[in-house]
Amino acid sequence: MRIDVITIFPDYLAPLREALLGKAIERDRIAVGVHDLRNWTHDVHRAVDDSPYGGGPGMVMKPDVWGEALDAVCGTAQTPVPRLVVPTPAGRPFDQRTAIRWSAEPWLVFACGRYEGIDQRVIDDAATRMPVEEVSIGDYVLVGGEVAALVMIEAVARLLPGVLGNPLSAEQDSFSDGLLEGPCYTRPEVWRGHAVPDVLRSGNHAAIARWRRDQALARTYRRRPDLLAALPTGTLDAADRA
Ligand SMILES: Nc1ccccc1-c1cnco1
Repeated sequence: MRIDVITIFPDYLAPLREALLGKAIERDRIAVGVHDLRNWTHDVHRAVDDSPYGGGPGMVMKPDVWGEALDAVCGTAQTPVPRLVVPTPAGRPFDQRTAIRWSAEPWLVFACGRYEGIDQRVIDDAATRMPVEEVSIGDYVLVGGEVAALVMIEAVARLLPGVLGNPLSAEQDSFSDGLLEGPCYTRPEVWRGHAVPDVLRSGNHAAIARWRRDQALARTYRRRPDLLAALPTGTLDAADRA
């Protein structure tokens, strides 16, 4: 997979070069390009924003600068066509299903907006040439799309072959079966008077699997009943309902 990010703060994306993701890049599992939007300005002030038509607070990112940047990064008539992702509070919610879907893409380009957002014509024009998704990582306000891009890139990259040390992790983590993960424990057996649940030290793998499933169901019921309601019919068996 190739991932490109366009931003006015390239250093915000430095964490991509760290840890597992950094190693995956070194091993060419993922190719990452970070591009400074100001490279496509032509005025002495390198302006990327301007006042909003219709008035109101804040500034809007200029279409001409973004248009040139996207032409340069995404290409105008080359294949494969990238999927353009625009982080925005007004976007569709990003979730694990989206991460899984995008992990099959050959090329993602993230357009990180700041201020009040990017002139809508940039998105509308790009959509005539490539698939575009405006996506939110949650109902809160950030200063810009860079942190959202980091979140989404990590969620996607960890699903790619050769990125995670243990591929089983991706299959067994929260949301992989539609439920929240239950509690986890490691040594020591007793810590500050808190003991590890006996079942986890029993060696009875069937009982351990049952206990973990029950913990995941209980936690999901308490914290995210919406996930339970969204489970495909038949996901919960008789033992789950007992
Ligand atoms: N608040 C923001 C401001 C700028 C770009 C993205 C966001 C965002 C994305 N998901 C939630 O918020």
